[in-house]
Amino acid sequence: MGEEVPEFVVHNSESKGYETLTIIGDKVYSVGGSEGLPNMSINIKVLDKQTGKWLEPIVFGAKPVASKGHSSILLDNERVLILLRESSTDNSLWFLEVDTPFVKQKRKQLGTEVVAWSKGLIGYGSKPIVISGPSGVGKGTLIAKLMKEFPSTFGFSVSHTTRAPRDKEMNGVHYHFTERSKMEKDIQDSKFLESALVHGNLYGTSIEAVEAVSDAGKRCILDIDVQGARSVRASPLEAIFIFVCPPSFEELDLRLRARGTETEEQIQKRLRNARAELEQAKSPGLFDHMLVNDELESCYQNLKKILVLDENDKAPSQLYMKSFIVPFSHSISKVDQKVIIHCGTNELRASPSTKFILDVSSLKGGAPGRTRGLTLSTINS
Ligand SMILES: Nc1nc2c(ncn2[C@@H]2O[C@H](COP(=O)(O)OP(=O)(O)O)[C@@H](O)[C@H]2O)c(=O)[nH]1
Ligand SMILES: Nc1ncnc2c1ncn2[C@@H]1O[C@H](COP(=O)(O)OP(=O)(O)O)[C@@H](O)[C@H]1O
Repeated sequence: MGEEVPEFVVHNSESKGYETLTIIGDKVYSVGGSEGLPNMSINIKVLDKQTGKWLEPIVFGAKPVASKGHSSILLDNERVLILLRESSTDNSLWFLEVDTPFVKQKRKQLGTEVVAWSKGLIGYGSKPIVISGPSGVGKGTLIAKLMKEFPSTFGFSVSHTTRAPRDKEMNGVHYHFTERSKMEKDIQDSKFLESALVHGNLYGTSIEAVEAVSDAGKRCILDIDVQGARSVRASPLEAIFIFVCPPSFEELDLRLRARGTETEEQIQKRLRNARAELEQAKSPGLFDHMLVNDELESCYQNLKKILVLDENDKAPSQLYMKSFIVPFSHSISKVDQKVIIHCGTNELRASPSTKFILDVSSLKGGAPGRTRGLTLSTINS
């Protein structure tokens, strides 16, 4: 048999706010917002029952925009499902992670109370793609082709770097060009999914960069080095890892020179590093696919085969259409791995009531990034 999980909704009349409280072990998680204030974010507080003290946790992940209230239900001691009332379809289902592996890792790193938001996605979506390979092998060229052919499917994770911009590179499009001290501080503050020193400069993928792509309903492409790929492998972001190899070192040398974006010294450094990168890429279990970029068009076709892309991927994403709006009046309960959303419990009493069943048995991903794998069905009674 399933279990009913305790849940409380508390209205705070003074501030026109609302708050739900969820008890997990020795802690009480308060999720609160205020009505009518646009773009108000939702606040989290944690009560330590043993000390009786309220703590303000460090909150990771893109936060939901407060709507007309919410309800919440504890799923599995790791996360709380938050349903935002009458919010837009892509803003209605959220997970507040309180003890997932990501939260545990951050809590240990920072030595303080940590929670993380992750937006819920109906269906599986598609895994992010990590593309690595030596400088000049053609990663950027392949990614540009993919984004041009499938503009509504793919989104690029814009990394931060301390290297200087090249002639045609635009800040915020190709990279976020940044000061070293600022980037080091942000890494310290755990704003990065991964970061690495590459060819003498600092590069990194911010959690925000990855979330911006998934929030646009697109499949994220990360162009990162082998160290970065290793860190992402160890993170909760489930991705497909592809390493692009040159047909030969001579050809790599030619391409780097032909690109004409580096000084001789930088070219030499990149070629030296290429040998080490090719060696590291052989680490068992790191890359799922090795692609040789000899003739560009045939390499591109092979990349598309790996990603199982066809004509349907050219159509706009259907992800959001499958989501739904949580009505203002509803109540929720949980039986086994199914969350039942009973709608029309107040003013719609006269009309037939609808129940939505949200199956949470096969969740994937999570902070940093979306939680995929929710399935939704409807019962009219
Ligand atoms: N770890 C990590 N590597 C990155 C990131 N962004 C770019 N890189 C890698 O840094 C290296 C240098 O990139 P870049 O300066 O653009 O030169 P290019 O590879 O010659 O085009 C490449 O191997 C990129 O894949 C990042 O966010 N994290
Ligand atoms: N298959 C290929 N054959 C010949 N030149 C290529 C091929 N792929 C890419 N290039 C060229 O090689 C240079 C380096 O490619 P780029 O995409 O910038 O590499 P990366 O992003 O891996 O550093 C560019 O001038 C690009 O036009």
